[in-house]
Amino acid sequence: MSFSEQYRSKRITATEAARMVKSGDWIEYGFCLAAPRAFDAALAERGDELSNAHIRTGVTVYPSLAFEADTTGGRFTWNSWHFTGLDRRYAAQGAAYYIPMRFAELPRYVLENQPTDVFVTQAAPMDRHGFFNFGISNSHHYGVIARAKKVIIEVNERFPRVHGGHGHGIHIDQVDHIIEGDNLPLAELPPASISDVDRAIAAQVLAKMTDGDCVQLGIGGMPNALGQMIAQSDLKDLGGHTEMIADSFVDMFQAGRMNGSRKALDRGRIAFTFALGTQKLYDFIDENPFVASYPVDYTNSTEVAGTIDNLVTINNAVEVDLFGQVCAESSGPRQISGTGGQLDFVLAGYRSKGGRSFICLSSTYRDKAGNIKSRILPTITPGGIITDTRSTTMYVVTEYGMFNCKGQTAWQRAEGLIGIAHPQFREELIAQAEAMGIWRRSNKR
Ligand SMILES: CC(=O)SCCNC(=O)CCNC(=O)[C@H](O)C(C)(C)COP(=O)(O)OP(=O)(O)OC[C@H]1O[C@@H](n2cnc3c(N)ncnc32)[C@H](O)[C@@H]1OP(=O)(O)O
Ligand SMILES: CCCC(=O)O
Repeated sequence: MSFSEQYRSKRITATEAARMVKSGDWIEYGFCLAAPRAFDAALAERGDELSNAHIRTGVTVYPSLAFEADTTGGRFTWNSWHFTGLDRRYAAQGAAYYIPMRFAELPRYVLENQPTDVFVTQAAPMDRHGFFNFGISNSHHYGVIARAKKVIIEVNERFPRVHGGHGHGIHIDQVDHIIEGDNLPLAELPPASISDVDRAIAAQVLAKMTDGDCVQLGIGGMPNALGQMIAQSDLKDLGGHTEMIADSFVDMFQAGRMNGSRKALDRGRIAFTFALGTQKLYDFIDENPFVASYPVDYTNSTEVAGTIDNLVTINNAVEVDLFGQVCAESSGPRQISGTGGQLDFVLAGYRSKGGRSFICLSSTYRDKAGNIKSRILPTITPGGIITDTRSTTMYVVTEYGMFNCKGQTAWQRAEGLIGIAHPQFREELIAQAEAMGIWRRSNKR
């Protein structure tokens, strides 16, 4: 059978696809931008026919009509590998749960630990070789496809076709059913504006960077702002090896800062596993040989990323404590985001020859009541999740300075980290450090 004959024989409607779901099933949605739209809407129409089914996804960017139809969990539980604002809202409403994940390991989880009944992902239309491309959201898809009982592709003509690497698409032979979706626009996440705090932090990180460094930027406003500042610097020959590609990578390329010419691995290309930004980014990665989409167990593997010389990893955090523990994903036990690839890149940045890992955070945070709180704390807020253990943390940077935790004693860490806290909180932090027995008489106040 030709590819087009196979296509026709596998094509069904979203309603027909949704009817294949049974109560109790585990349904995995494509990661981030690849989550299905028409299928999700059709699943919502199943109403009370379904009970105790489970939707699994990550970095949710589209509201789920299926879950929102009944947030009590009677029809579906919502399970996310990485929380966004939407996941936080779902969790606050009821049956939505975080799935602890170190991102580099995710393909193995779905191969070994989490069965999948139905996998549905958006992808670009089939090409003349019979491939559907989801390189914009490569992640762990190859693993889910290998184990899912049913694989359904929802075609979206707006999807870019992204070069790999590998794992960036699926051949029609492996597809059970095809839905032609509604070709809805991809979600956009515009970069946050650059604040004075971002500028002060970027200035310190930039002072530690040299020509030819290979850059990873984490999720969140601050890493993207730093990327924009790197684009405005005079650095040259930078490389990109990251998990998430965001608009600032386009800025770094277009400003002539990034060409990947000094990378030994994927020379002349930015390696990444998923994209999230604006249409500017989606147009940039479309058919562009400068980018290479890979599964996350390649991009985030410390054995892979750690072999890249001069790897500079820049990630954000919610809190850092005086021991050097980093919480980047929760506020007490309330899940904000996830471990994602942060620990992967903190480890890889240190392993890399000439590498550096930076945890960048504003020294303070304004809570919902408008109170200013220190992000540098005696201990992580009770119930808070440790994303990076103290022995893995390297540089911590605030607008007040930078401290390298590696090799430092408990009292040196207390002194160094209090030294980069907001001045308003330093006396209180010293008193707490004394009470915890990690403040030495000779420490500078
Ligand atoms: C992607 C790669 O290449 S790999 C590695 C990257 N991955 C990671 O670093 C994983 C963990 N990090 C993250 O998820 C992000 O960087 C974050 C969460 C630390 C920051 O992300 P941002 O989108 O910039 O966060 P933002 O400032 O908008 O805050 C998000 C939420 O956290 C809350 N929050 C932020 N800081 C605090 C704090 N100190 N205490 C309590 N809540 C806080 C905010 O109020 C907001 O909640 P709401 O939207 O429900 O009101
Ligand atoms: C899992 C995707 C985002 C991250 O690594 O934080």
